[in-house]
Amino acid sequence: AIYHSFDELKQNSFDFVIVGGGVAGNVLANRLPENPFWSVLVIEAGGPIDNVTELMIPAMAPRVAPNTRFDWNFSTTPQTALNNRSIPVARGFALGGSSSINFMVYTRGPADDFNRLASITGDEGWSWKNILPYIAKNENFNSPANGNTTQFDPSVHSFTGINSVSLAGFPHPDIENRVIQATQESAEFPFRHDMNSGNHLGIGWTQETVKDGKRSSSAVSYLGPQFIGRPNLNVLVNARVTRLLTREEGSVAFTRVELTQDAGNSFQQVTATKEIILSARSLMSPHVLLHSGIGDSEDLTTLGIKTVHHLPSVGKNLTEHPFVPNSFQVNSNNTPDNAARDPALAQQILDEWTANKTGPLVDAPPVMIGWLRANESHEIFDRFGDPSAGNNSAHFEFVFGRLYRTHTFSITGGTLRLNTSNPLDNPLIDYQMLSSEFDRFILREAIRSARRLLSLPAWNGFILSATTNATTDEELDQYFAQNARGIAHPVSTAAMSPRGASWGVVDPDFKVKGVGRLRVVDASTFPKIPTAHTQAPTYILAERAADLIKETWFGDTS
Ligand SMILES: Cc1cc2nc3c(=O)[nH]c(=O)nc-3n(C[C@H](O)[C@H](O)[C@H](O)COP(=O)(O)OP(=O)(O)OC[C@H]3O[C@@H](n4cnc5c(N)ncnc54)[C@H](O)[C@@H]3O)c2cc1C
Repeated sequence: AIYHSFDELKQNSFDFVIVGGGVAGNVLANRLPENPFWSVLVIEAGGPIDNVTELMIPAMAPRVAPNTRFDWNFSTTPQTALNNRSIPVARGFALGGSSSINFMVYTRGPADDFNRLASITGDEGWSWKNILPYIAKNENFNSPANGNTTQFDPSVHSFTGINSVSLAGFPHPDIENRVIQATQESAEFPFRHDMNSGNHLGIGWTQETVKDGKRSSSAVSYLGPQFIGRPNLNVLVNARVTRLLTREEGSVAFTRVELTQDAGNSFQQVTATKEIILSARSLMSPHVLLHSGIGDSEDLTTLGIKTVHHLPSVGKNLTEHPFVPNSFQVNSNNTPDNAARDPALAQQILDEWTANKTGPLVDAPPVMIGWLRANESHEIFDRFGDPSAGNNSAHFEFVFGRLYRTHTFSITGGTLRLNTSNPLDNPLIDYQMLSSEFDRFILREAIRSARRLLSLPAWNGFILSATTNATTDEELDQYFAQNARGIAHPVSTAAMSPRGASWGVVDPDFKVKGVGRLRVVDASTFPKIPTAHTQAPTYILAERAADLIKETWFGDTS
């Protein structure tokens, strides 16, 4: 059941306490109570999502973050390579976490990503071949609002998992037909029938976490009506975890979770008899670890926080995909922007969605997506090597939608640090965005590649003007400095590394190194940023985590 107040809970001790009811947290909230002997508590800082229409309408995604009541409303420290701008850092503040506010794009990433994860961690269980069953447990492919069933390869999809995935239910032929024609006009831009097959290079149709015209967040799917009533599943909302506490002074076994529901006026505690699992995401999981005394002892001492376990990698290696808008005025009255200009039309399509769950509001903004590689003969590859996950992994992505956007993977490592010793204060988030020469090079390549694409005959008469005519390296870098931001995929602040490694925060089974009864399971544990929008990789990761946790406690019914 969902509880709004700590006092409503019938017990204050549970087998598992999960911090954060987002993507990863809700997968565990679903899978662990499959064992009827285990009691599970999820503690979520945000509120429930019932009856919040704007969270359910896919096309409203751009309006629900950043800087709304569904967002944590963080921003970065001034970014040197972005003319010292602080950029917004959107994070879901609601049950479902960021899956309640994200753009719903469903991309697993290339097989290379998972094979690299296996090789970095030394755990073959992470290879593409071995994670396929977890993809199947997560995905439930279904027909979109308009019955479209041809634009995907059924042989690489699952129809039996929990979270719904669908094709676009309201096509935009003006854009789609031109994109497809362009893929036939130049070998530089191959067509990709299904980018979730393990090989994603090329341009193809978007798949999205939508069901029957509505957002399918982890709160809708993994906490759906058939699951939330389980007697051993408890979800406490509007409750913020501040610290984790050890069993007793001097111990490194974490068994108690401290939380507040009134912004720190009072604090409560719950006990986990088996494990605490942090699923608060790349910014808040390290934040909670640091406030609990797990982190770099020098930094903690400076802030007056007592070190329980010295683990220097906590909060380091923060990596985000840089993103620049690259939009064009087009010669068409048939774009997703029309309703923004015409209030009567906006009302008409809202009425259609309300009545039938059809029409332009059934889709998230991206219409088609391209995954492409930069020209590897450039001398920069001699200096930096190729940091991509493999030859079948993209260096940059195009998103064709209401805007035409570009984002790239990043090799820059930033940091998440504490600002003060007060767990309710915001952390210091430093992406170091575009501070690497290689990242700037890739973004320039992406813009130039986009221009080559749009100069193909497919677009004749369609493009009227571009938002930027920046051409030289210097002009483009200045355009990025003024316009780049993150695409809300921060990862790697509690990175997974081989057992016994001198770096990293968790072992390949998510156990926090050097402490007991504590795991981190969320996007913070990817040691490298996935070549994908990060929700599907996080769902997959959490599905495997559930099995690993079950293995640890197999047969334990105490
Ligand atoms: C605006 C936006 C757009 C995005 N678009 C896409 C997209 O189109 N496709 C895609 O694949 N990915 C997208 N993403 C990224 C994707 O949603 C995330 O990768 C994914 O949600 C990460 O899952 P997670 O479990 O690590 O964290 P989350 O899903 O963010 O869950 C973390 C949860 O922990 C809670 N929490 C945090 N701290 C505490 C605390 N101290 N106490 C209690 N609860 C706490 C949070 O409120 C949140 O509910 C987007 C993200 C955003 C923000």
